[in-house]
Amino acid sequence: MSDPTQRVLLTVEEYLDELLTTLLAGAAALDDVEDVPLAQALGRVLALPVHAAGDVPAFANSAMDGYAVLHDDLASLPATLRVVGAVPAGSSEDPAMGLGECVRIMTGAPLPSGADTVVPVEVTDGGTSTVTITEARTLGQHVRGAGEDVRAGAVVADAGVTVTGRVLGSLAAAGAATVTVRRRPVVAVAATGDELVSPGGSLVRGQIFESNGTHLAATLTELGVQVRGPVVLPDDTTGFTSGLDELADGADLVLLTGGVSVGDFDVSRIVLEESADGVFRHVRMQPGKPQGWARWHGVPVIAFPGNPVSTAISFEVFGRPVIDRLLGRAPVTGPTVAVAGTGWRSPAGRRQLVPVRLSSDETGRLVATPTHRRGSASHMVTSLAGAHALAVVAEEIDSVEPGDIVQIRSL
Ligand SMILES: Nc1nc2c(c(=O)[nH]1)N[C@H]1C(S)=C(S)[C@@H](COP(=O)(O)OP(=O)(O)OC[C@H]3O[C@@H](n4cnc5c(N)ncnc54)[C@H](O)[C@@H]3O)O[C@H]1N2
Ligand code: MOO
Repeated sequence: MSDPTQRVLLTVEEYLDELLTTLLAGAAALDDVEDVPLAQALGRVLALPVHAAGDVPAFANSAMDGYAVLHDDLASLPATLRVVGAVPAGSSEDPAMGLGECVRIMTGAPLPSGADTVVPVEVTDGGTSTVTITEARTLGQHVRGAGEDVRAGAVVADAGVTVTGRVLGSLAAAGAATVTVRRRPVVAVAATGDELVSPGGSLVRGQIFESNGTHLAATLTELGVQVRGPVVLPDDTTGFTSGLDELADGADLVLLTGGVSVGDFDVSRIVLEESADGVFRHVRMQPGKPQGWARWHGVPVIAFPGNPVSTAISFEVFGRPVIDRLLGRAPVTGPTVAVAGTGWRSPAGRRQLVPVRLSSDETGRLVATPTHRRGSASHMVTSLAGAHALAVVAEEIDSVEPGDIVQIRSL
C-alpha cells in the first residue's frame, strides 16, 4: 500500500475529469434508452428531442368570449351585425358568415372560416339575434393563430431535458404519446463507520446518527436514479468487503462516504487501495480534500470524505456531474454571482465552497450569506438544511469582505 499521506494533489477540474473520463469509460448506463408513455415520464431524462406532432394551437381560435366578425364591418361604429351561429370550445361547427354577419364565440372555440377578428362581449350589447358593437378592434385581434406557439415538427424539449411537470404539460400539448428516455441507473449508497446509528435509533457515548448516506440517497432519488441503500458498512475490512460485494452487484455506480482519509480505520481507502487498485487523491478544495475512486468487480465506485459538509459538497462538485453524465442530463444552471452578505476567511490554495442563504438587498442585488457563522466547517451538518446555494471562493483568495462579488452555484 502507498503512503496515504503522500497523495497526488489535483485541482477540482482535474479530479472531475478523471471521474468523468476514466472512471465512467464504458459505463453501460451511458447508452441505454427506453420508450415510456407520457404518464410514466415524470422525472426521466429525454434521450431524444421531442417534436410537436402538429401545430400548437392546432387551429385558429378565439382568445375571448365574444363575437367572431369581419374587420371590415368595424369601419364605422356603432355597428349592428346579424348573429348567424354560436361556437363553444370543443365545437367542430364552422358556421358560414359574411359581411354584416357574426358568430357568437367562446374562448378556445375554432374561429369560423369566414371571420378574421374577435370582439369581446364587453364592448357589445351582448345580443343573441343581432349585436351592436361599440368599440373597434384591430384586424386579427383576439385571434390565436394556428401554430403561433409552435409549428408541427419543431422541437418542444431537447435531449438532456428532465421531464418536470411543466415539461410534461408542454409535451402533452404538443401531441407526444411516448418519449424516449435514458435508463435510470442503479446507484448504491453506503456509509462507513462503526460510530454510525441509523436515524431514529438511540445513541451511546461515541455514536452519532448516520446522515451522509441518508442525504446522498435522498438527493439521488430526487435526481431520478434508482437508489439502493443507504446501508452502513462496518470498519472491519472483511465485513466491509462482503457488504460492498453485495451492494455493487448489478449496480451502475456505488457512492461511499467516510473512511477515505489517513486514519488507521479508514476502511474505504484501505480496501479499495489493496483490492481494487483504488486511486486516492487530495483535491484543492475545502471541504472535500480527500477523495477516491475505484472499480469494484467492474462497477465504478466513488468514495467521498466522511465529514458531512465534505460529503455534501463533494456530491455537488463531483457526484452530481457524474450522475448527470450517467443520465444524459444537461446541467441546469441558476444565477452565478451574488454579493457577500458578510465577510469570511478562505484557505489559500484551496477552492472553498460555503453553504449560503440567498436574499436580495434594497437595490435588488442577490446577496449570499453563510448559513453558519463557521462557514464551510465540514462538521456543521445542519448548516445544509437552510442553504440555497454554495458560494465558491477561488483558490487564490483568502478573505471575502462584505459586498465582494462571489461566485455561486445553486443547490
Ligand atoms: N491526519 C489527518 N486527519 C484527517 C485529514 C488529514 O488530511 N490528515 N483530513 C481530514 C479531512 S479534511 C476530512 S474531510 C476527513 C475525512 O475523513 P474520512 O473520510 O476518513 O471520514 P471519517 O473519518 O470516516 O469521518 C469523518 C467525520 O465524519 C463523521 N461521519 C462519517 N460518516 C458519517 C455519516 N455517514 N453520517 C454522519 N457523520 C459521519 C465521522 O463520525 C467523523 O466525525 O478526515 C480528516 N482527518
Ligand atoms: O476536506 Mo475536509 O473535507 O475539509 O473536511
